[in-house]
Amino acid sequence: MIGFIGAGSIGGAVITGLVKNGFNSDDIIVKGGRSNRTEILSDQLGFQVVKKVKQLAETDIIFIAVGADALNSVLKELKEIAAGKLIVAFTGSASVTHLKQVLGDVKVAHAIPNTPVKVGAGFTGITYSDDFTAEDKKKIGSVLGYTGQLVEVPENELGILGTVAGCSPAFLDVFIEALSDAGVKHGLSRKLAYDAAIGMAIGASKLAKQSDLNVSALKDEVTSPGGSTIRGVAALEEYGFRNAVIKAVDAAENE
Ligand SMILES: NC(=O)C1=CN([C@@H]2O[C@H](COP(=O)(O)OP(=O)(O)OC[C@H]3O[C@@H](n4cnc5c(N)ncnc54)[C@H](OP(=O)(O)O)[C@@H]3O)[C@@H](O)[C@H]2O)C=CC1
Ligand SMILES: O=C(O)[C@@H]1CCC=N1
Repeated sequence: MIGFIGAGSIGGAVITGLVKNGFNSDDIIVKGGRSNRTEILSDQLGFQVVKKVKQLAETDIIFIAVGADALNSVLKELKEIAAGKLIVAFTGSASVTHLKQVLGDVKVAHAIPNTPVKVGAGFTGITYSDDFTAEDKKKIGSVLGYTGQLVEVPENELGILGTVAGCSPAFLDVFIEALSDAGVKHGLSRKLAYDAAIGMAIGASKLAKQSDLNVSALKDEVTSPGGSTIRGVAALEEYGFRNAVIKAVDAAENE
């Protein structure tokens, strides 16, 4: 049995990814917040909703998916039932050290999923406290594995990994939206422009994943000598696209 505290954007995405990819919703209990978001999701997915953190007492693993503002009050309630459980916090500001400080002698992990977990194509970075055994990690993997890739990293890399994989779906969405705007500007219908831009992003990503070539060489394959693509690439460089992406990551990293 697993529990969630919070089922907003990322909590809801992970729960959806689990259930849609075969995890039994009868084995999920969720403590939601003040709105009826959790109940609405429960109507779609069939998991149990509870009102109090202590009602998660029967679970083995608890995922915390609240924002920084609610973290400490949630941890205070969780402390009463946390003994013997594996606790995984998605909250950006939740470090392993802080979780241990508040919860005491409990195995804790800090993970940063991304929204593609919703369709089982997520990329989640995770850092475990030192007392996590191989068996414990396997348990977490057997759950989050339903939502896509799970990669263990030292905590000093979790923040930047969370930005490169966790914030960037929004960056890519902005790119896709802009590409679609350009298609519309040049006469495509909005639907066809979105279909083309999204289809391209899926296909190019799949190719990048499966190919022996790195993305730089894949770009070279598209840029025919004297052709249209290299003119577009030159314009991207002229307008600082590469630097804009790096600056976006810098901005996300620096509060
Ligand atoms: N969005 C993303 O892609 C990612 C987010 N994160 C991190 O996850 C955290 C949450 O982000 P996100 O999901 O976007 O934010 P949301 O605001 O969408 O979700 C937070 C949820 O927490 C619920 N909540 C608040 N207080 C409580 C409580 N006491 N008990 C139970 N539930 C509670 C809220 O419920 P209600 O609204 O009903 O009050 C809300 O639905 C942040 O720290 C963020 O950095 C990490 C990786 C990716
Ligand atoms: O915007 C945020 O703070 C979170 C962290 C990763 C994705 N969303």
